[in-house]
Amino acid sequence: MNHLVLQSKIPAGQKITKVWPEKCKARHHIMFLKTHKTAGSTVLNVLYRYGDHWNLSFALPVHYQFGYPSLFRATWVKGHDTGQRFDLMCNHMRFRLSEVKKVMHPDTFFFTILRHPVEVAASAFSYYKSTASAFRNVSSLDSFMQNPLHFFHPGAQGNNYARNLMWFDLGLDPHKKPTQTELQKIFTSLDNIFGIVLLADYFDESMVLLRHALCWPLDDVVTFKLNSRSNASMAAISQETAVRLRQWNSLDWALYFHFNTSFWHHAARFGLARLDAEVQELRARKKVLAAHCLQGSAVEGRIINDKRFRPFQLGSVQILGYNLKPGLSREEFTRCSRFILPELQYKDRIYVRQFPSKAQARINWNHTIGSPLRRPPVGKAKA
Ligand SMILES: Nc1ncnc2c1ncn2[C@@H]1O[C@H](COP(=O)(O)OS(=O)(=O)O)[C@@H](OP(=O)(O)O)[C@H]1O
Repeated sequence: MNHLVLQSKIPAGQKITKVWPEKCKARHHIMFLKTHKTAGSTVLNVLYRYGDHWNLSFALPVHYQFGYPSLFRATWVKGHDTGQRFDLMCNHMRFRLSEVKKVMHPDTFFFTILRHPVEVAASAFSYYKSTASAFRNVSSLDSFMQNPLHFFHPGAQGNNYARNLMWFDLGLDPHKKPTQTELQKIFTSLDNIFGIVLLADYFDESMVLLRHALCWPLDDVVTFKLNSRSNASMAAISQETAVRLRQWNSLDWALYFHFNTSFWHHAARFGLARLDAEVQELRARKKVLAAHCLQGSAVEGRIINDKRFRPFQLGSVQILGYNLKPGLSREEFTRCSRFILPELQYKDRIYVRQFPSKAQARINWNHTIGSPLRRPPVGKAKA
């Protein structure tokens, strides 16, 4: 990623006092703000697996998002009317803290994830090509960035995906350019809400810091990359387009710059050598797990034999998923499948567990996995 011209280490000479707690208690009350195109589906998988394992309750939307792109409302949470507080919340929404607090426990830990704005813009362009009106009539991101205002009309359908997407998802106003003072106030407020802001560009480092913030075992944050585009769906980004994208997404850039700095301060408090060592350990575990569970690397949906593991596809972009190794035992199949189950199918599975009777009528059983995850009968065609 040659356009990532950004400080990613602690400035030379700056001293960081190490204040890392050695003893902790695992957190079970968590809100993850899933921003778009920032590796959120992979983080979601971590939370779904954890909640699934410990039988925690999820604040779930009836469908797959909480009324996005409207600002979140507590009434969109399935079961909110019972007055229940939920353990976990992690589906797409446009963030509104006051409403989130109505359904979550008072001691909820908040976190989110950001990504280099140029990467987000490239990913969003291919994924939302037919959803965002700004992208619909333009052939490439380069062409769009030659004259974005020709295509982009604020507030037009899907255009939240076309400019300052992360800023928008955080519930901030994309139509008003804040002053420096206002910007500082916004950052202070976000710093106070989110216990940690992860970076997709440093995903493994993020998982290590997250697991310490949550006091979870390392194995619980081992993941396979989900929701990635095929190479054929990726176009190289020229330096010129990258510079323009940074200006076009200046609010996202300010956001990323602030949280990139705080991420590395957090990392320094943890200890950079310690972080590196744990990242190596995490990668080693991922390798072992991949060798055990997966048949090769990520592949296009149509090549995935078991339809239940095919990820949702939008437009012409190819979103990849995985095949499990043939011959896994029943227990291994169940365990391995949880790592590769795409977001929508996993949400259905959790929904079925939480609302058994209501779910029966709603779920398309041909494409989802109910409870428990079953291995297809040996010897029968899987497709
Ligand atoms: N582990 C890890 N490390 C780095 N990057 C990762 C990881 N997992 C997912 N991704 C990339 O994140 C992009 C998908 O983001 P989301 O899952 O948030 O998308 S969505 O909004 O839910 O549709 C998508 O980016 P693009 O491939 O550029 O489109 C994924 O490749």
